[in-house]
Amino acid sequence: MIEIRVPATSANLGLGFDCLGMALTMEASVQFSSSDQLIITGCDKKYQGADNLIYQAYCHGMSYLNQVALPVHIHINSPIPPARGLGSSATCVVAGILAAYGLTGTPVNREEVLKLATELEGHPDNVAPAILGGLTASYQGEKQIYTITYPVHSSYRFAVFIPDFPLETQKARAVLPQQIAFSEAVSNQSQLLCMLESLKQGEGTWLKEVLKDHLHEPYRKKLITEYEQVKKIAERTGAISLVISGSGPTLLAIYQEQVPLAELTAELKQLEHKWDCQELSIETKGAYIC
Ligand SMILES: Nc1ncnc2c1ncn2[C@@H]1O[C@H](COP(=O)(O)OP(=O)(O)O)[C@@H](O)[C@H]1O
Ligand SMILES: N[C@@H](CCOP(=O)(O)O)C(=O)O
Repeated sequence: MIEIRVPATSANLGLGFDCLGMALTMEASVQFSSSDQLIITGCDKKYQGADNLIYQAYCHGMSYLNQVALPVHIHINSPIPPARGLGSSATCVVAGILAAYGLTGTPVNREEVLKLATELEGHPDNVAPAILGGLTASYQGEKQIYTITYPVHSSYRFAVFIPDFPLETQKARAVLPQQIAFSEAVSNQSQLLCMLESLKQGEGTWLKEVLKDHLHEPYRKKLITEYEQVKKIAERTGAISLVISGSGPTLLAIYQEQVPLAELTAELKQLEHKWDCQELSIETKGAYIC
């Protein structure tokens, strides 16, 4: 039996659509043991068939390693809610691919794993931090994925607000425009550069000013019921900024020094959608085989 652990991730961080992502201290554990047939436990019944993403990723990894994908028993123990914008699909993909390495005794090559995972996930922003940990920026080149890990100043604190309704990434991508104005693209890239430096230097005042995305958030916030109310709560409680985590509906608030958890919980309780509020830190190790 082997166990794979993979952190949740918050992709985009507002301005870094499809390229930025941050690993968080919320971790999925997936166990693989040999079996005479495919068995999947620890998840909703609708994910227990051969189309399970972890199993598909395991098969993809096995095929890359030129090995036969023998039947396995996959047991999932994950606090990461599916379709909430916390990279649950990336954890499945990374766990399955790492299992192929682990079960065949192949030394893990993280660059290869990142390439295989991006092939399945379609974009590298979640899988890169899930594999490497930290805050990463990635570019999907023709032959390889280029990834840089960025430093984040220790004064920043992160809170996630998770509502009780799902939003599939596919649905949240379908509302994005085919084209945007040239001026908006220019603005986004200038803001992104300033944002990365503000995150590094602990320049909260700058971060507050520059963290205003034009590429996806204006279109997606309409899909997130109570977005405006949660934004007001974040502002009232001193958040520097509030961004959509991944494709939503979870929202990620950035504070400096302290997250007022009790106040947030009391305020969020007044809303209809039972938003769960958790303070999370940046996870720095990335996925591993236990
Ligand atoms: N615990 C789990 N067990 C099985 N499959 C899961 C689990 N969590 C997520 N998934 C897979 O990931 C998909 C959700 O992916 P996606 O819509 O991209 O949302 P997210 O923002 O959570 O990554 C689910 O439809 C399912 O295929
Ligand atoms: N860049 C992607 C990120 C999706 O992240 P997820 O956690 O919602 O799967 C997007 O914005 O579509």
